[in-house]
Amino acid sequence: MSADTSPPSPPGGPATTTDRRARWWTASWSLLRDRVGLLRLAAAERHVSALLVLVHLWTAAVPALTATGTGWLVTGLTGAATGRVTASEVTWPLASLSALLVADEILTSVGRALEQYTAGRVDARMRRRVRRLAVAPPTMAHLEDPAFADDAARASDVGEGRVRSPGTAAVGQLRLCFRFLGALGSAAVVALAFSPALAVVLLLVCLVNRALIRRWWVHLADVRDEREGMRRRAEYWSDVASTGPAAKEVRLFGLHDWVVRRRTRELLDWAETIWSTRREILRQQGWIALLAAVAAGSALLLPGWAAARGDLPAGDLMAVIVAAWNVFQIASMGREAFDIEYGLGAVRAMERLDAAHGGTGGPPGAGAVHRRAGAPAAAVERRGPAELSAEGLVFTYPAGRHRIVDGLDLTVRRGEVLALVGHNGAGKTTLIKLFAGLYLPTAGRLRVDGELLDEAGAAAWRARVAVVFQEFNRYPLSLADNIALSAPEHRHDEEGIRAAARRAGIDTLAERGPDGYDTVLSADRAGGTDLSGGQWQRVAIARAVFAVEHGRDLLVLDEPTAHLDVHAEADFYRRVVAEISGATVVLISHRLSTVRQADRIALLEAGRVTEQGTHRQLLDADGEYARLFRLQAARFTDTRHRTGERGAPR
Ligand SMILES: Nc1ncnc2c1ncn2[C@@H]1O[C@H](COP(=O)(O)OP(=O)(O)OP(=O)(O)O)[C@@H](O)[C@H]1O
Repeated sequence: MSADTSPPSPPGGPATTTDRRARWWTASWSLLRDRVGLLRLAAAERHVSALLVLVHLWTAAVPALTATGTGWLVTGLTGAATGRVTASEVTWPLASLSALLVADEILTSVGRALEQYTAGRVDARMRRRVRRLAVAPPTMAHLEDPAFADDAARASDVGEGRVRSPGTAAVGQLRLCFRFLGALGSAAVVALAFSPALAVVLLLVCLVNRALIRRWWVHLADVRDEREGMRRRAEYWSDVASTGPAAKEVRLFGLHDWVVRRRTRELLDWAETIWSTRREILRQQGWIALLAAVAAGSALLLPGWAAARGDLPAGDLMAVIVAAWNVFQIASMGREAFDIEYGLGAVRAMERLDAAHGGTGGPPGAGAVHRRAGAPAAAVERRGPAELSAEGLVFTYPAGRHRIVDGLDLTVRRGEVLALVGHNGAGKTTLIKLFAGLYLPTAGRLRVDGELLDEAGAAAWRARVAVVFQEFNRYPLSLADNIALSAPEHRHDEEGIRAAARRAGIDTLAERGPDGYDTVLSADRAGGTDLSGGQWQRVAIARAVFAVEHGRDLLVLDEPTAHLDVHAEADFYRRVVAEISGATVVLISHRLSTVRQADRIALLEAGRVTEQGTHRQLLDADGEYARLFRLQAARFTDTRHRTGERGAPR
């Protein structure tokens, strides 16, 4: 893949001087704002950053002190050599320089530890903010937006950022400020010991050199940011190659080499764009460094000539050379400069997330408090079985182009059991996500208990809904915790947990488990155990039952018997669905033997309800539902005949 590696030129033809000046001011202002933003990130960690400032103050003083001490030592040495001072007078500057070096060594180590600690805390805070933003919007649409995923990955520093992160950028910015202060101190030594003009020239040459180099590194950071999606894709394949859930298929199908090749190709595509930019940078940087070295080296000839003429004592000459050397250090981009450029991307990503997803717009690090829509309600107030009505409901996924729900009209009556059936992809799961308030309709109206469900009401409504999803979560927690997670404020209700487990048929699991309900459901925890697919599904059912018992007014079951054996499936309706009181139930299933017992059945085709009624009514209507039912019944009868069983379903 080829990549444009040069810094972007302004769009729209040659710019006028006024344009250029305006752009320069805008860029400088935004640079200053970003840098101050980084400092504020570090400053939010008050106590530790105060200590860090003290250490850095010392570090900033060291270059000027070293230059002065060296000059002092050389003065002593030359004096001793010519017999003008006693050799013992050399001891003081030597001892001072040694003490300086020892103190510097100790404080540098302390500074490094403080920086690591501060960076870790800043990173953790950024991750917390991203998590809050992820759960703040009332629906889930943002989670399917690639821009959100990229910015969230960038801001919370997952993956590569473990080396460079917002935290390392923040402490790097702090360190850089004091490096500049140190350079100013060294320039002051040059000015005092020899010439203010030379000090100013040295500083200017170094700053211009730095600005030129920085321009290229900023470009590299931009290239990285633009390619974040590529890196995320490559990381996905890394995870598939090395992590648990996909490992079974990868081994069984012998996919390992294919996955590694795929990952390598994606990674190389991404890396090539970065490397080509880096190569260009190194070429440009070589020229810039050479020019700067020539300019600064020539400037240093001046004190040399002055010393040769006898106008500058040897001690002062050494102080000037050491100080000038220290000033040179800021010409090059130190480690912190790369940390900063990288981390600025994270800070900007955070700002974009804040702006787009309900941030306060406050400064990064100010610890903006967001509404925690994803947080469980303290206690759900039972309002009685819910009634839902959809009128002309339309829904298109954020990343999709087609209407998945397409002008659907349907009422789910208070307290009834409504079954949704239909072919794969008909839109059943999508519809229940709308019913559960996880997405808002693209058009049409959805009412809950007669009230229009909008963004403002979605979170409150979700607190009244319990769902068993097709892809339910498997928490590596105890059996009791797995059940009570749907109403954690009732975790103490041990009898309720047991009752839910009995209804879902997993009470025997607790009896057999080594620690009863405290058995951890994870094979990689000491004393823990894993469950079969069907057992996990029963845990998910128990979780939903527990939620309904604690006040949820709508229970949604999406393929709740998909993993269950024949006996459990036959038992499911009687033990779970028929026992629900005080909640409306929406049940999705392809197993029409389960569905037929529902109060009403709605058939979905291409995002619309095409048939509805009781099982009997639908059979009498002899439409698509009747055809599907006969098809399943025929298979069932056929199997029974072959296995010698008697009877056929009605
Ligand atoms: N997050 C998504 N983004 C874009 N399209 C999606 C998304 N989720 C589902 N779809 C599309 O929506 C359509 C309906 O999917 P849905 O899961 O609602 O069907 P379903 O009726 O529940 O199917 P099944 O019986 O197989 O579970 C499918 O064509 C699918 O490709």
